[in-house]
Amino acid sequence: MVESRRRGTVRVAVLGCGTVGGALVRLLLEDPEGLADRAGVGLELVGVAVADPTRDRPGVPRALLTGDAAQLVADPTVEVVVELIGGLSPARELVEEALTRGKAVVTANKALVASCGPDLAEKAAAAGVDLLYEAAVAGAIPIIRPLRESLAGERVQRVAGIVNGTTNFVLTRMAEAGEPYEAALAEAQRLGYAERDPTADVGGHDAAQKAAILAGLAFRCAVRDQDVSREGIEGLQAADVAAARRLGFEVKLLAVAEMVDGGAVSVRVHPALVPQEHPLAAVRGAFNAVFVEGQACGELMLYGRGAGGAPTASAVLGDLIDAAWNRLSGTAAPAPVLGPARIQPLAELRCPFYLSLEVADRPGVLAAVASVFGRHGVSIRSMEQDGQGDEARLIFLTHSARDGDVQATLAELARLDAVRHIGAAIRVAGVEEAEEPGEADRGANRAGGPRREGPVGGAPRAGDRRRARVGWARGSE
Ligand SMILES: NC(=O)c1ccc[n+]([C@@H]2O[C@H](COP(=O)([O-])OP(=O)(O)OC[C@H]3O[C@@H](n4cnc5c(N)ncnc54)[C@H](O)[C@@H]3O)[C@@H](O)[C@H]2O)c1
Ligand SMILES: N[C@@H](CCO)C(=O)O
Ligand code: NA
Repeated sequence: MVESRRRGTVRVAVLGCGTVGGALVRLLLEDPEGLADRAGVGLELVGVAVADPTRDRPGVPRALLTGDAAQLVADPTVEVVVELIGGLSPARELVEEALTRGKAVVTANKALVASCGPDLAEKAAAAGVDLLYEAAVAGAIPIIRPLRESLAGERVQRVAGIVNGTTNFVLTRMAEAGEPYEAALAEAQRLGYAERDPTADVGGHDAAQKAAILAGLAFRCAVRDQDVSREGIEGLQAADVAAARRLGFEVKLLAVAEMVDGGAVSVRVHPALVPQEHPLAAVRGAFNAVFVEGQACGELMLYGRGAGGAPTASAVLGDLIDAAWNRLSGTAAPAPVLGPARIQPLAELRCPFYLSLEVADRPGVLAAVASVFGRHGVSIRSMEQDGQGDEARLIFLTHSARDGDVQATLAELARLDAVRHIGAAIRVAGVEEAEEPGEADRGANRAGGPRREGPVGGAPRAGDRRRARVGWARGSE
């Protein structure tokens, strides 16, 4: 390609040279001419801020390294700052300083964007510069730009994603190899997917940060990580993953943001039973995918690698090129105006549940258990017994029920002598509202007594449904 095809050259500073920063620096330095030709703009790396500038970093010239990130940000010749340190401090101060100085910022920092993204976006807008963070959600998968730009006019109804590779790897091993949770997690750590302290992954914190970012963009409102209801995958048993499979579902940790009745937003992270025929059920191992439902666009799914140095650096590089182009054109990417968010409390969510109970195997137990469901207005769709004697487990699928009522049911069940342990309570995705029982049906169940809807093993399967969809909201079709 010829130089004249390039718009110009932009000077770039990178803060942090770990997994992602190191991969980005390699992408910038390995073939700068080829990159400039592909991008249509030159990217000149003027400095890399690191914690320890005395340490050797293969492929990174010493002359570029500095231990003083603030000084690099303050360098008047730097036009775009790429923040890849992670965490809140000093990342936040450095990003704010860059924006205040009129520099564009690219970051992969989901913790930062989920906790103060709306404030940073205001600062960027005031300065007329870019704040881009494609890599903060689902790594290499383009999802931030599609939500911000391609779907800008769309009435998005729901975004549901598998946005944490570690937990999806663990759940896949539990489902396919029947491995216990602890063994699957140890394997994820051995392969380098999980953090050394994997609490942020398995506890759903990482996914909750991503859910907040997705919800804010999808519904154009300011959602922060503390607005997200969160449950992780700790304590999930392989027996429940196997039972869910027999019923036609895969267990996935989902990040969900959806518009519910009255314009409120439900935003949450929790394990969910996903019908096997839904595209999200086929996302295996450490892969990520985000499923979007909009009024005009219908259903979209974006799939790929959500973590790792090179895939994440690829998304950072795309943003960097965008920021460089905008810089040279004297413009910035469109930043959606965020209104206040009205968050639906989790207790008000309505969805079906999978419940498993370890119980005493004796006459009258089922009747006692079923009457608790009835008292709280939770309608049983199917029940099967797994094992006998001391091994007896009851597995229920409920009809769509208010989350708060299901939690009250579980609290009362836990107090029953016959219930030794609540094994699992997992929300079910993908039930058509048309399948809801009529009021008469519900009344019959409330009156008490088990409502067996099929023999053991004869529970309705996900595949019985006309169409598998990941959704819970009423009236959103
Ligand atoms: N690793 C992934 O797969 C992945 C995926 C998506 C997003 N991200 C995000 O990318 C960012 C970077 O993640 P990472 O995995 O590369 O982390 P990392 O820990 O490998 O790298 C961060 C680097 O920043 C350095 N650092 C700390 N304080 C510094 C300072 N004051 N000045 C300069 N350098 C400093 C650390 O020494 C470390 O080398 C995080 O926000 C993370 O959430 C990572
Ligand atoms: N720990 C995260 C990295 C990407 O944010 C994961 O497992 O997906
Ligand atoms: Na992404």
